[in-house]
Amino acid sequence: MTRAVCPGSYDPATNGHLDIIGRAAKLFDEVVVAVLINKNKRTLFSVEERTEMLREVTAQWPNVRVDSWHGLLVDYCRENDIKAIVKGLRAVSDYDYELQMAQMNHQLSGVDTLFMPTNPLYSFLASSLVKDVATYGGDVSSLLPPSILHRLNLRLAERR
Ligand SMILES: O=C(O)c1ccc2[nH]nc(Br)c2c1
Repeated sequence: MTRAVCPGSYDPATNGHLDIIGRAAKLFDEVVVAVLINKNKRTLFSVEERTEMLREVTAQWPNVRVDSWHGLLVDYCRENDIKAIVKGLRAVSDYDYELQMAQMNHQLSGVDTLFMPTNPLYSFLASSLVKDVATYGGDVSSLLPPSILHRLNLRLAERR
């Protein structure tokens, strides 16, 4: 049984994230979407909200489950018998940092990272950019699953 992890902040998950997760779900017996807990990072949604939203939008894939973790990703992989880390690459600019992380993670644990080119439709997407655009009233409806778009609009309305 091969298990992979798709780690990230997912604050919130975008259509770009969902594209990577859905494609990984076709390649591995099980995919764990791991939401990063980072106490030092202010997020728009709590870990609980992010995992709940991800569970809603990944329910379509029976071999995908959602979890959260803090600390080293390689420790999470070891504790959960995960053999591969799957990361989306949106552009060359992603590569330097992701290569460094992949080499460090392999050095630490032998866990390999598989890079998946994002669908060109979503290669400009970042959660932070989507939040910024939505904050100023921009239309992000084609960039997020409907349920996450709804939650984002509610959260931004609370903050106005
Ligand atoms: O939303 C982000 O910040 C973000 C970062 C890095 C990423 N790689 N692949 C994807 Br899809 C992706 C999304």
